[in-house]
Amino acid sequence: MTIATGLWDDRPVPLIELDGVSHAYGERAVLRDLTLRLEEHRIGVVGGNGSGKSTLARLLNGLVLPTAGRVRIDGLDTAHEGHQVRRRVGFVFTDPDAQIVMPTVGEDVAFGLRRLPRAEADRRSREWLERFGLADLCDHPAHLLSGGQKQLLALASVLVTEPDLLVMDEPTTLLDLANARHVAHLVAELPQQVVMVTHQLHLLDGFDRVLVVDDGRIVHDGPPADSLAHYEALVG
Ligand SMILES: Nc1ncnc2c1ncn2[C@@H]1O[C@H](COP(=O)(O)OP(=O)(O)OP(=O)(O)O)[C@@H](O)[C@H]1O
Repeated sequence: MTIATGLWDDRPVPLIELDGVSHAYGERAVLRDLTLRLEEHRIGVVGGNGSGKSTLARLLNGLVLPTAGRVRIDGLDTAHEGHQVRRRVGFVFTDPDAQIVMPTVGEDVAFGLRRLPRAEADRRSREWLERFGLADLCDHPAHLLSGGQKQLLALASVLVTEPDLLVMDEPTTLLDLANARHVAHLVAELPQQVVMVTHQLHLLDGFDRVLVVDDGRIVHDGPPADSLAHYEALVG
């Protein structure tokens, strides 16, 4: 099912459903019986180190599969329809080295567009490199970029594929203040649904809904001010 909100260029927002979801790494239970329905445009996830946020994020594109329960994106089950899910869900890792796959900056951005006609792929790649201030580095070896530039490249390489849902796991940790602001601004303007895990709470200003995770459970779920107050009380 797809919810059309009438906002944000009328772009439909995928419905994310978690139904009795638990996850364990071996014997270690990390997420415990989560049932959630997420249909807002901007969803934040906060919580202490090791509380299960990254695992929750990775469930959304099938990178991690639940050990119990089901995760569905617009009705697509991540366990059985992972390929289709990943075509709709872009994922930005904390560590950009985990997702930079091509030798040069330009080739990396174009990688996700390799099935498009060349001219169209070139046009879209150029557009996103420019938005991220990377156009002058198009022929530069990707592995020689600074940490922050790599983080921008990783973001551009995902956004160029125009996913319906963008899941971001601490996407600004390596960025300086100017670039962190630039990314926050870009994210605010995106028509897509965004789920962002972050410790940088100001990035969640203007979000619709923020989940607070503690020890594998959602202990609070509400608008940013409410949830952040709850989180602060929790860490006390
Ligand atoms: N691949 C893995 N194998 C085994 N244990 C893991 C694995 N990934 C995460 N864990 C464990 O699962 C727990 C939750 O990890 P997760 O990365 O989801 O937490 P987090 O809330 O994102 O933490 P942080 O804020 O520190 O990034 C941690 O105790 C972690 O050590």
